[in-house]
Parts: sequence; C-alpha cells; structure tokens
Amino acid sequence: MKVLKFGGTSVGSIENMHAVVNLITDGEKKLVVLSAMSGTTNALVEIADYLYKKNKDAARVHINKLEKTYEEVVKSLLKKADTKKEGEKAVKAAFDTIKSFTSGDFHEVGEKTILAQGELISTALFTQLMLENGYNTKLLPALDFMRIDSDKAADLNAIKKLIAPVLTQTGDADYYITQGFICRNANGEVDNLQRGGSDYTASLIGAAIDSEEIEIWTDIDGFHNNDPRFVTNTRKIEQLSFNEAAELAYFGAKILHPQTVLPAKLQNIPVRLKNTMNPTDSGTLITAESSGGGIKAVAAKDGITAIKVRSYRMLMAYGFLKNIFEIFEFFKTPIDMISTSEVAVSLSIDNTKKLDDILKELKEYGEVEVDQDQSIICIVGDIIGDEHGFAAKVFTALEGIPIRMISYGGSRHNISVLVPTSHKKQTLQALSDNLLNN
Ligand SMILES: Nc1ncnc2c1ncn2[C@@H]1O[C@H](COP(=O)(O)OP(=O)(O)O)[C@@H](O)[C@H]1O
Ligand SMILES: N[C@@H](CC(=O)OP(=O)(O)O)C(=O)O
Repeated sequence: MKVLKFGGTSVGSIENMHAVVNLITDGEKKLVVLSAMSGTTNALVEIADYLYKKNKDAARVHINKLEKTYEEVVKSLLKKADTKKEGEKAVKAAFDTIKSFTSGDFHEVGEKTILAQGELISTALFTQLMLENGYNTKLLPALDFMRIDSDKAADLNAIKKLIAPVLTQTGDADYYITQGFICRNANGEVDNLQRGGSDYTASLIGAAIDSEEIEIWTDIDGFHNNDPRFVTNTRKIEQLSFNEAAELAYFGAKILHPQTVLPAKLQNIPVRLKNTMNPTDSGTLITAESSGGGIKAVAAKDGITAIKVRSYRMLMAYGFLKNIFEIFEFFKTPIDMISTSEVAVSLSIDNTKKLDDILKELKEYGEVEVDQDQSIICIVGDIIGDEHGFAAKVFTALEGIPIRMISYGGSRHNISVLVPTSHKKQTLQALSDNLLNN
C-alpha cells in the first residue's frame, strides 16, 4: 500500500480538497496522511501563546474567529445532511477541547493538545467528503499509533507494533485517512513531531507498513536546486539520492521535514515529491541510487549560533575537544558544524535553550566568543567524487561574502559554510548564478 501525504496548502481550500479527492481515487488502496488546512497551525500557536501570557480574552477572540471559519468550511464543503452533521460534530469537539484550556493554568500538554486540533479537523472533514462521494474510506486515529520516546525521538518500533492492530480493528477500506504531525509521547500525552512534521509522519508510517512508495504532495513541482523563496532562477531536480535529500532537508530545504528521509532510507522505500496543483508532472524521485556527479542543490538553515573557544591549553593537548563536546552532550544540545585550529575550536548550534549554561561551562576552558543570527548554507552533490577544483569554484562564487566557518570533507555529499543571516539571500543567489545555472 502506498502512503501519500498532502500538506497544508493541498487541503487549504474547498477547491483543493476536491482536487485531492479526485487525485487519490484511482481504485488503488492507499493510506493518506493530511496536514492541517494552511494557516490553522499558526493560528493555534497564536492562541496557545495568548494562553501562556494569561491573555484569555485575546485567546477567546481568536478561538471564536477560527471556529467561525471552520463552520463556514463545513457549510461549503459538505452537502449531505449526515456528512454535514458529522463534520459539524468534529468541529464542535475540536473547539470544545480548545476552549477547555481557557480556564485554569496553561501548560505544555494544553499547548500540544491545542496544536493537534488542526489535523484532527482536516482529517475528519476530508473523511466525510470522501464518504459523501461514495468512497470506502476509514479514519485512522494517529494518536493510537504514532509515538515518540522520552528523548522526543520518533519510536519506529512502537509505531510498527501499534499500527497493525489499529488497521485490523478499523477494518477493510480502500482509503485510510490519518493525521500528520500529531503523536503521543512516552507519558501517553498528546505531542507532535515539530512544525512541518506531517512529512515525517508519512515516512514513519511508510516504514512501519513497508509501503511500496511514499509520496509527499505539496504546492511545488518537486525539490528545487535552491530555495525558491529567496532565489529567482531555481530549477526542479528529477532525482536525488537519500543521502543528498537528507542533507538538504536537514540543512533547511523547507519542502521536507529534516528527518523525513531516514525511515525511508532504512527500508529502501522510494520517496516521490509531487505537486497537487500539477499532478501529471513527474516531480522528484528520492531513492538509494546515486544521481550522478556534480553539484545538485543548495539549502539554508537559519537561527544558528556560532561559538568559538580559544585556549592555549588546547595546543598539543589531548582530551581538550572531548571535554568541550561533553558539555554539549550534558546539555543535550546537538552540534551542526565544527572547525578547529591549534588553539581554537568553533562550532555551531541551533538549539539555544541551554546556551547560558553551556557558555558558563565553556568559559572554564578558555576565552569564548558567540555570534548569533547566522545561517548554514549547505551545498550538496557528489562533491568529492569526480569533480576536481570544486572547492575553488565554491570560494570564487562566494567572493565578497563574510564566511564565519567552513566545513568540507565530513561527507562526500556536502560543503557547508556559515554566514550571517543578513547575507543569506546574497549567498544563495551567488551560488545559483555561479554554480548551479552556468
Ligand atoms: N529546495 C526547495 N525546493 C522546493 N521547495 C522549497 C525548497 N526550499 C524551500 N521550499 C519551499 O517549500 C514549500 C513547500 O513546503 P511546505 O510549505 O512545508 O508545504 P506543505 O504545506 O505542502 O507541507 C514550497 O512552496 C517552497 O516555497
Ligand atoms: N500542521 C503542521 C504540520 C505540517 O506538516 O504542516 P505542512 O504539511 O503544511 O507543512 C505544521 O503546520 O507545522
């Protein structure tokens, strides 16, 4: 069975939902993962923010506004009395849940439960639309089988164990619909796979049921060789290897959630990116196969902090780097880039929750410098393979750009440079003009 994921824009209007019905109903059994209608998760984040700030009146205003929007959606989307009634019931249940958090203290479980309502509504309404059109469709509650562990990492073993009985109990159907993004954590509470996480849901489910293909349907014709939000002359890539796609997703290509590729790669399941608005286009295929030499694409990851530790104790000493890295391990803060000289080590992180604690400990080892608002620009392809003089080409393209760090040689697929975010657009465009489009 194929797993298909449709993102927020693909289910973001009545028209698009009808287009998705037409697209999936070819008689082939499938499991369909849906995101919340576009804009909904942001609206729910805003409501949760008001509740954290104890501004209950503002939260209520925003809740009522969103509820009205969904009442209108049900009216225009569903035409038959029984399906319309089910749609209204689902919307009411979701908004009753949201409203239940407007009294008393507000905590993380409340926030996660509020954020889950977008996917719970979109899947409930879409299932009714499928039934109204006569398709044998069943809703699979993702909260019954999607799990993360105590480190907040997806628990593929638990998902594998849980999804089989859920499918059996749900009974036979031509089309199974389920929620992207949402899951339960190790305490059984409602949680999520982080923003953009529906892609990851699809690949986890794909791996759990050993799907023949995972299709990610979105609002663009596939993976582009640069970020179309910042660069004008981007082009679609026909094929990428799992490793190339994983690096691009991890280093900021928004079209895929950073962790999406791994479950598919582990079980060698092809991932295809397709455009809901242009379904006949071949899209981008991601497989184990190498996609040939040369530079494939560029992506940028924002919100990076660079930390430099300079110490003469590092000179000729062993164990210095181990001590530095142990501090990051202790504070559960992953490091993205590293570069070293005899007396200094620079590294970059994107999670700054424990920055003050980390800096305090690092200062025990030497002078510490911190630069915030940096972006990692990641250049991906078969870089070390055939093409000599590749590094020279990259540096020529980046002439005039203040590079803070460089990482080269860690993998044959990737060169990364760290630049101030204020120079991100210029860097992406320069790489497009000099490396990708000439
Ligand atoms: N390299 C890239 N290739 C294609 N799209 C990209 C790339 N980098 C960023 N994007 C952006 O990703 C968007 C699709 O991702 P997203 O908005 O999360 O879609 P969805 O809501 O369908 O999940 C595109 O509209 C595009 O602006
Ligand atoms: N609704 C969630 C999950 C998601 O993946 O959405 P989208 O597919 O629209 O990126 C979010 O906005 O983060």
